[in-house]
Amino acid sequence: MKFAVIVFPGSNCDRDMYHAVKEVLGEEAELVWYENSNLADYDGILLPGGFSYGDYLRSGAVAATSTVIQQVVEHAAKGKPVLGVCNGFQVLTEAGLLPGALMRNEKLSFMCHQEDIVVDNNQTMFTTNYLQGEVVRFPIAHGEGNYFCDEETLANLKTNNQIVFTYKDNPNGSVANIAGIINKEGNVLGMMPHPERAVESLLGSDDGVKLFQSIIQNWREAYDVASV
Ligand SMILES: NC(=O)CC[C@H](N)C(=O)O
Repeated sequence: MKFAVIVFPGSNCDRDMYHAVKEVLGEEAELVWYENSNLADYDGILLPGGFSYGDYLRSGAVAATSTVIQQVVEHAAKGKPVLGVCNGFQVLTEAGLLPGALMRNEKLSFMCHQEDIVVDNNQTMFTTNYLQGEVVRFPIAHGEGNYFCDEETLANLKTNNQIVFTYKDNPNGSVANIAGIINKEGNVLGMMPHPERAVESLLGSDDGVKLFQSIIQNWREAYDVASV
């Protein structure tokens, strides 16, 4: 499986994401600068964390208007996996690929620590290697991670099982403790916690490995029958 890690001016978790998929999981991965990129040859798109365009306007708002995101939209429309972490999640909501928005943390301060995260839906291509309800440790590192959506959207998220991760102890004021959601079609996941920073016990947790393993295994089963 070949991953593209999209790099915007201001991305700062791109190397972590690359390290996770390339060096820890051993898959093909490339850092892809947002300009003049061609995503046609990649199987999975990873939108990393950071401060794209200095978080001006709103986090992710400027990056969401870039031409590479049009390619991400096309990639997603084919049912291929897209994972946005932290700033990547913010970009996905700003681009309209996921509903809702990420607001300033309730306490208005940047937060950077490990959190207990509940796997609320292990029936997605990103989470099949977890148990339903499993509690994992992922770091958070954000100032705008307070997920918000209106009541109708929340009801739809619940009805369609689109809430994939929730915080055990909601650190930022997110509606319904939401830490990560998936699109209705099940191939675009956005989450504020960082699984790519939890891939080795040296980092304090390796609970993120199962997320990347899930993507790779499910992709192989769907597209690459020969290597299963
Ligand atoms: N680590 C990150 O991706 C930071 C996300 C974002 N720019 C924020 O502070 O909210």
